[in-house]
Amino acid sequence: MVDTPAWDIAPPVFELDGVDVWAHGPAGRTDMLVGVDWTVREGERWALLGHNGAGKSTILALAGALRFPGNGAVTVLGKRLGKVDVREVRAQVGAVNAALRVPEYLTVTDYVLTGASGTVQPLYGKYGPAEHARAAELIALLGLERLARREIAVCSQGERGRARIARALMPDPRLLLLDEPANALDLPSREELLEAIDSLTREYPRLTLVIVTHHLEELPTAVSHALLLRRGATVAAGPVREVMTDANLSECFGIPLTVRAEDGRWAARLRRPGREVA
Ligand SMILES: Nc1ncnc2c1ncn2[C@@H]1O[C@H](COP(=O)(O)OP(=O)(O)OP(=O)(O)O)[C@@H](O)[C@H]1O
Repeated sequence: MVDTPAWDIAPPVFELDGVDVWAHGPAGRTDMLVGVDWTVREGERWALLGHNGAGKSTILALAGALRFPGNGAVTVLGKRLGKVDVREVRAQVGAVNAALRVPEYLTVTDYVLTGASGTVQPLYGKYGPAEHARAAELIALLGLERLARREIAVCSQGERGRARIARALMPDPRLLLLDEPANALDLPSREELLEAIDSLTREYPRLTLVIVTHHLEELPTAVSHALLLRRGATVAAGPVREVMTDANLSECFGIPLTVRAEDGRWAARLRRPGREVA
C-alpha cells in the first residue's frame, strides 16, 4: 500500500477533539454532545445527520464560534476557540439558517449586498464596484438573475433560501454552514436549491460545506462525507458511501431503514420484514 503524500491532504478547517457540551435547566443536566471527535478538511462537503435533538445545531454553533465546548477542543480555521477573538473566526464562516427572517422590503440585490457589510440594513457607501460585481456573480450562480431587482417580500421560500446563501457567500467565507436549507420547500424549490448548491461547489471547489438535515433526500450530489449523530454521540463519520449504510442510518435514527443512492442522491425508507428490496 502506498502512503498518501502529506501534500495531498487538505488542511483541516474545523476540528472537534473529545468535545462534550451540556446545559443545566430546570429538569437537570442535558448532555448535548458527548465525546465527539470530527475533522472537516478544506473542500469537503459534509452532511450532518441525526434525529431531532441529536446535537446537530449544537455542532453548527461550535463551527460558527457561537458557543464554546464544556470539555475538549474546538478549532475553526486553525483558531482554537477560547484562545482567540471569536469575531475574527465568525467573519470567515458563512452561516445560513432558514429560520432567520429576511428583511422583506429589500431587493434581492440589496439583501445580498448586506452580506459584504455583515449588517441587516444596506450600507450603500461601503459597496464599491467589487462588491456589486460579486453580488451579481453570486446572484447568477444561485439562479436568481431574473429576480435581482425583485423585493424579497414577493420571493418564494425557495428563492429566499438561495438569496440567503448568496448573502452568506459575499465575504468569501472558507466554511459555509447550511442548517436545513431545504426545510419546508416544495419539490421544485428543493431541486432548484440542490442544483444551486451543486453549482456552487463546482465554482468554488475549495469551499468547505456542512449541511444539516433530517432527510437524506435533501442532500445535494456534491456531498462527499457524512457525520451521523445519535443523542449527542457519533454513530459514524467518513466518506459518504462508507458511512450511509442501512446499519448506520438505522442506528442513527433508531428505526430499521433501507438506504438507496442513485446518481449521487440519497433516499431512505422504513425496512419492513419480508419486503426487502433486492
Ligand atoms: N439551552 C439549552 N438547555 C438545555 N438543553 C438544551 C439547550 N439547547 C439545546 N438543548 C438540548 O440539547 C439537545 C441537542 O439540541 P440541538 O438543537 O443541537 O439538536 P438538533 O439535532 O439540532 O435538533 P433538531 O433537529 O430538532 O433541530 C436537545 O436535546 C435539546 O433539547
